[in-house]
Amino acid sequence: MMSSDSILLIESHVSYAQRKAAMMQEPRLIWLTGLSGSGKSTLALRLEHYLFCRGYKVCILDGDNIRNGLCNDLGFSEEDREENLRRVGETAKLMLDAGLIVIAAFISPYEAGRNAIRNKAGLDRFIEVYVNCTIEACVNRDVKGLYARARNGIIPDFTGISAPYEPPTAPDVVVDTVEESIDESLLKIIQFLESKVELVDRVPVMLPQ
Ligand SMILES: Nc1ncnc2c1ncn2[C@@H]1O[C@H](COP(=O)(O)OS(=O)(=O)O)[C@@H](OP(=O)(O)O)[C@H]1O
Ligand SMILES: Nc1ncnc2c1ncn2[C@@H]1O[C@H](COP(=O)(O)OP(=O)(O)O)[C@@H](O)[C@H]1O
Repeated sequence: MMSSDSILLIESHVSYAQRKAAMMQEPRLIWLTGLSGSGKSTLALRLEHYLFCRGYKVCILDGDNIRNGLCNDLGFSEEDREENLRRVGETAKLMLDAGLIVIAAFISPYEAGRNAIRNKAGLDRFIEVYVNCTIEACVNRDVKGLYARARNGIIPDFTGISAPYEPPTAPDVVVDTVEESIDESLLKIIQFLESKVELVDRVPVMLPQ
């Protein structure tokens, strides 16, 4: 690795304030954390669609997709999860600084890792959503058939089965995907966003569902 004293940072000629003005929005990182099968991707996709249709510049970073590309060299040991989230945090910061609203869906099982991302993003730009779902419900859903394989020992270090998950201690929003419908959980997130960021309708984009 090259030492940082041999790297000179370049500074953009476009300021953050100019970018926000051009994008007509306050960049935010909406971070969804929870067990596999808890509902992170479902809610991320619905939230992105909702915000996009209201004219916001928004995009998703999702564990499954990131692990297929940027982080396809990483596994699920504690160190690899830490590196996965370090890269995601750096990527999210670039996107925030470019003016985007970023929705991130990662198990992100360690409080320390989530706090590192909050600090990287900036405290006022980070919104933590705890997608709360019991392990029993996740196992019953077994959306991808991974829990059955984890319980048989075929997949090691599986969160909730053979690897830890530390629930957030002070999340901004908690959704309970055992008790709530998808619409109810989505509404909770949107209501929190509206209490923090003025969601003004701009040019709406009509998309088929
Ligand atoms: N061992 C193990 N533990 C947990 N998850 C596993 C594992 N192996 C594969 N998968 C699949 O990887 C997805 C989670 O990736 P993440 O990048 O979100 O994980 S982490 O934040 O680094 O912990 C996760 O996606 P979701 O089910 O959408 O959460 C799984 O499909
Ligand atoms: N309130 C809810 N919010 C999100 N998903 C829900 C909810 N209630 C039930 N589900 C279901 O739970 C499953 C969650 O799967 P998924 O979004 O892939 O989870 P994850 O991305 O956390 O692995 C989906 O089948 C979804 O329809």
